[in-house]
Amino acid sequence: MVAINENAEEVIAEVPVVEGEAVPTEGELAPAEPLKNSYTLFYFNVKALAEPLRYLFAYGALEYEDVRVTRDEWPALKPSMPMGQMPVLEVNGKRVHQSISMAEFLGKTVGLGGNDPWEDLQIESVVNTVNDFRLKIAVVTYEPDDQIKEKKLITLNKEVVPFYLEKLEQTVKDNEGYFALKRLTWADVYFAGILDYMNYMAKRDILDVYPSLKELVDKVNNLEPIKEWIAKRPQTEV
Ligand SMILES: N[C@@H](CCC(=O)N[C@@H](CS)C(=O)NCC(=O)O)C(=O)O
Repeated sequence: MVAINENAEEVIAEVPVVEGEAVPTEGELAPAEPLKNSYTLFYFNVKALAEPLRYLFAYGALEYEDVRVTRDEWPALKPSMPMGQMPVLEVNGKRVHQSISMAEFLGKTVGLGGNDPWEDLQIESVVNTVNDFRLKIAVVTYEPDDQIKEKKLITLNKEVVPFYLEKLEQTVKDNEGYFALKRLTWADVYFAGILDYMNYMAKRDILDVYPSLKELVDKVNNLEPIKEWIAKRPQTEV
């Protein structure tokens, strides 16, 4: 079920015996297994921007440390993060930031990337569209002035949500139930992972009248390793 590409460090290469090539005899050292990457994910104790990354870790059965920083711990930790924000992914001791770039890295690591730059572009353009949409919802949610917020909320629900979701719904229909390439890619996992946060910000189920999108999210959430992650993950409101 879990497709892992040949670059994934989890895969222990099966070396085929090629005629004419020397085969290690007894006593000779067998080829070393590729080293496993060590991963630590730093974020707050919420799903939000880190959940797509946690979904991808689960999908690829990659071991990682899921560090959940408390509000009290954050001020002391903030200066040690590349841009003073989280999520941050530490790979073999090196810290990187930007959740979408990290999702792309993990997506490719677990075999959910494109097969060439053109295919990668199909995936990335959907993810960036989902991110534009998320930011438009966030602008309303975090508006401090109540009167302005009320007005923005009307535009959000009447115009912004239908604009993005009608287009994304059509994209899924055009791709036989997926966001890109007519197969599962990290764009699908990204969307399923970020959806709870978007629903939380919009204060409703934004997919209520978008059956293809809903079906896609259900399909991702029902992939065995992701289903297991959802069942065991810390319960948080956001
Ligand atoms: N573009 C960044 C945004 C990161 C971001 O906004 N992080 C927020 C939490 S969601 C944060 O660290 N806030 C705490 C702070 O800025 O001190 C990404 O996608 O990773």
